[in-house]
Parts: sequence; C-alpha cells; structure tokens
Amino acid sequence: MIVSRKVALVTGAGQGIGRGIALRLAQDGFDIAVADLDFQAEKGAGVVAEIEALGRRAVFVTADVSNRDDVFAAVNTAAEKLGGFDVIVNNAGIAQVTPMLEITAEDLEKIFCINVNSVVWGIQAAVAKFDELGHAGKIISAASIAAIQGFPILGAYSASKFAVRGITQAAAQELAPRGITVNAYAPGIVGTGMWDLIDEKLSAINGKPRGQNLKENVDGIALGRIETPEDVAKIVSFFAGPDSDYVTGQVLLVDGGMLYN
Ligand SMILES: NC(=O)C1=CN([C@@H]2O[C@H](COP(=O)(O)OP(=O)(O)OC[C@H]3O[C@@H](n4cnc5c(N)ncnc54)[C@H](O)[C@@H]3O)[C@@H](O)[C@H]2O)C=CC1
Ligand SMILES: CC(=O)C(C)=O
Repeated sequence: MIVSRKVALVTGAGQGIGRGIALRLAQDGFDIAVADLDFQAEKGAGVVAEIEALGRRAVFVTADVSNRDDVFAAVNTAAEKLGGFDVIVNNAGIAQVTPMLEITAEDLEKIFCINVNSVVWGIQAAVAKFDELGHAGKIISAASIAAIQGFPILGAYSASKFAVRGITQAAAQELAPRGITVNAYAPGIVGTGMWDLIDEKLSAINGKPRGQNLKENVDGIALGRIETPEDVAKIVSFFAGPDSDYVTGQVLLVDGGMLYN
C-alpha cells in the first residue's frame, strides 16, 4: 500500500513489533517518528537509519508514553520535523507475569499507566494535532489476544489490554464525526523481547525449562509457527492506509489461529 507523503508516529519503535511497524509504514510511503524511552535511543537511531535507507525521512523522539506531556511533545516534534501528522500507532507496552494473588497496587499502577493511560494520551495528542492541521487521521493501538480472553498469570496485563479494547470502541464512536478512525491490532505470540521475558518469568513460577512455555504456546497456533513483527505490521499497514477508511472501532486478531470470534 503506497501512500503519498504522510507522517506516522510509532511508540515503542526501538525494537520488536514497533520496529516492524515503523519499517513497514516506511515501505508504505510514510515518514516516521520513532518514539521510545531515552535508554532506547541507540536502537531508535538504528531504526531511523533503516528507514532512511528505504528512502523515507525519520526522526527519533524520546517519550515515556505514560507521561501525557511527553506524548503531546512527541507528536509536536514529529509534525514539526517531518512536516505533517497523519497516523499515531500507540504500540508501546509492557508485560507483567504475576499470579493474581500476588499483584500489588504498584504493579497495577505501573501497567495501567504504560499500557492504558498511554493510549488515551496518544488519542488526545493525535486529535489535537489533526484539528490543528485541519484534517482527519488514523489512530491505531496495540491490543493482544489477552484483550479478548484473560490469560492466567497475565491477569494485570490482560486487564490492561481489555481496557485498550474498550477505549478503542468508545473513541471510534466519539471521533467518527470528525472522520478519524480508531482501531487496534491483537497479536498472539510474537517472538520479541516481551516473550523472552514472559517465558523466563513463567519458568521461574512453574519450573518448566526455559523455552518450554513459549513452545507450548506456539504449539497451539493453528498456522504452526511463531508470529513475527512483520505479521503484525501488515495489519497496521491496513489500518494506516486508505483500504481501511470504512473500518473503525475494531480490534483485529492477528494470531495465526489461536482465538476465534
Ligand atoms: N510480543 C507479543 O507476543 C505481543 C505483544 N503485544 C503488544 O505489542 C506491543 C509491542 O510489544 P513487543 O514489541 O513484543 O514488546 P518489546 O518489549 O519487545 O518492545 C516494547 C517497546 O516499548 C518500549 N516501551 C516500554 N515502556 C515504554 C514507555 N513507558 N514509553 C515508551 N516506550 C516504552 C520499550 O522500550 C520497547 O522498545 C505491546 O503493547 C505489547 O503488549 C501484544 C500481543 C502479543
Ligand atoms: C504478550 C501477549 O500479549 C500474550 C498474551 O502473549
């Protein structure tokens, strides 16, 4: 899907799914703001270089997505440096691997600030910029299979992703009169740093050898292989491009066949 010179900001784009999305949207013709935490600046610079090698413009923007001011500043920087603003991908997120009876107030505060508040800030910042620029745009957020079904030991994470689904449905209805679409992607088991962490923590809890929890989850995928960031990025490409102009409020499973709705 080639678009004519547009700008997208992708959060958590220093690695993993976010990097895959940033590269795919660059291939689609977008100039890209690669947003991530400060400590990811070196990886972010690498992603910027990869995008530039594709012939597109890119900037790295430091932002902690749990901080509303950071998100607004990132959107402003993207628009100023890249000359427009059309799409936000609220991708950044964290996992927590904690049995329900051990979840603390601090755990909940942290995961909701990063996985949920960030989506609200991203929607607000994007809409403010679309209004300022006098055009509509597209808002896309990271849900998960855990937004459709709760996963044991991932209870706080599942709750945060259910919240992303609710926000996506509500925002889609509120923003439809402005021509803005709001959708989310729901990956399954993607081979990134996040699943390295989940596998490690599950091993510590259930005593299975490292890699075994990941293998058991991948064995349950109908299409028979682990998901890649590129698999996810194809769906984001659809939501960011004109072929999804009549799609809003959707949370699209891209899981190789794990859940069916
Ligand atoms: N890996 C998987 O199997 C799945 C991942 N997802 C979701 O996809 C999204 C991306 O996940 P992965 O790429 O796998 O994770 P990852 O851990 O590999 O990458 C996450 C990125 O987000 C950044 N990040 C974390 N906290 C941040 C903050 N406060 N502000 C800004 N950036 C922050 C990290 O620095 C990192 O670059 C997340 O929202 C995750 O919940 C959804 C379903 C499955
Ligand atoms: C990381 C994630 O979303 C799951 C459920 O695997």
